[in-house]
Amino acid sequence: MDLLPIPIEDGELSMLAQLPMPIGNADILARLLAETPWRADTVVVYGKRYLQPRLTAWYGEASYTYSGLTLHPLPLTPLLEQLRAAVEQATGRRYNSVLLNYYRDGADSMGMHSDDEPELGPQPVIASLSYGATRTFILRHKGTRRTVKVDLTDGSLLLMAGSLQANWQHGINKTAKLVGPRLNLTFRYVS
Ligand SMILES: O=C(O)CCC(=O)C(=O)O
Ligand SMILES: [Fe+2]
Repeated sequence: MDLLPIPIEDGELSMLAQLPMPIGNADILARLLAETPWRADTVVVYGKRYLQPRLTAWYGEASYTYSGLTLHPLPLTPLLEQLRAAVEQATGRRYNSVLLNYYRDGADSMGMHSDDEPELGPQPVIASLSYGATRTFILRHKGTRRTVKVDLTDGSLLLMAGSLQANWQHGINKTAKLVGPRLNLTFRYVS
């Protein structure tokens, strides 16, 4: 049940195939989908407003600003507290916030970005937990443009650390394949 390192230059990446939890993956997915007050947010990119191609929710203690959007946090629910404890146990790190992303189908996506906001610190530690449909996580090196792909399967935990955010971007492309709903939770420490 140890995190397995994924060899990558200029950053740290590791993965656990299944986060240990006393509740099954399908139940966790169903509860999170039902309990979360999902938002369809607009973001401002180069002065233009766009509807995000996914639904989101932000939980934790601190508000968070990205792409011209300030997210005011909701208090963690008992299930999110349970997931946070399991993720802290598996990774040996602490988190005070979690961003939920709901990809309704293959048309939902996340553009290439780095999670490098100053409030995440110089070497952000981000633990990314996935439930539901498998989607491909793409990393692209900012210098060489080399890409690395990681399939994020149901119940998996991916840990990004060290200089990964400084040197790589990551995202989730749309897919023409028929895929069901996917939920991703990124646990962060915001100060
Ligand atoms: O859905 C994913 O796996 C990626 C989420 C992500 O990159 C983020 O929330 O910053
Ligand atoms: Fe990210």
